[in-house]
Amino acid sequence: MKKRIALIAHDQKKDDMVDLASEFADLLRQCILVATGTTGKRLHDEVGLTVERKLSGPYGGDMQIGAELVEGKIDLVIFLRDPMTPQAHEPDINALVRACDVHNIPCATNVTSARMMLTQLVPHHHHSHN
Ligand SMILES: O=C(CO)COP(=O)(O)O
Repeated sequence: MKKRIALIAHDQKKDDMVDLASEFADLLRQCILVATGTTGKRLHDEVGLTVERKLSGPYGGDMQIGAELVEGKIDLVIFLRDPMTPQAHEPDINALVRACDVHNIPCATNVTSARMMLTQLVPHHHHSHN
């Protein structure tokens, strides 16, 4: 089964997310990707990844991803939060991270932990049919 990965980054962390996704592009292309609106657009436009885009975070994108997660549809969350800037939708942000803890889904909130988790991800096996 392909791994389903959620990619989310606050504005101050979007450049880091693009760099991270570029670094792991070969791996991410083998996964099913979902992202919040603006993050997803940048991953598509700048990295060329196929991404299912939800709403932007402040408009409910975190909650849309949280809803999929609690239904068992997300295997890994990479959520590059900005720890320095207050966010209008902070309750949604906390709810998504909490949902990861409730359901024991790995959640990387910074680039170093994201790298470690992506490196550990067992890639999708391509079976040959000869
Ligand atoms: O706000 C976000 C996560 O809380 C991210 O939303 P965008 O990717 O639309 O900027």
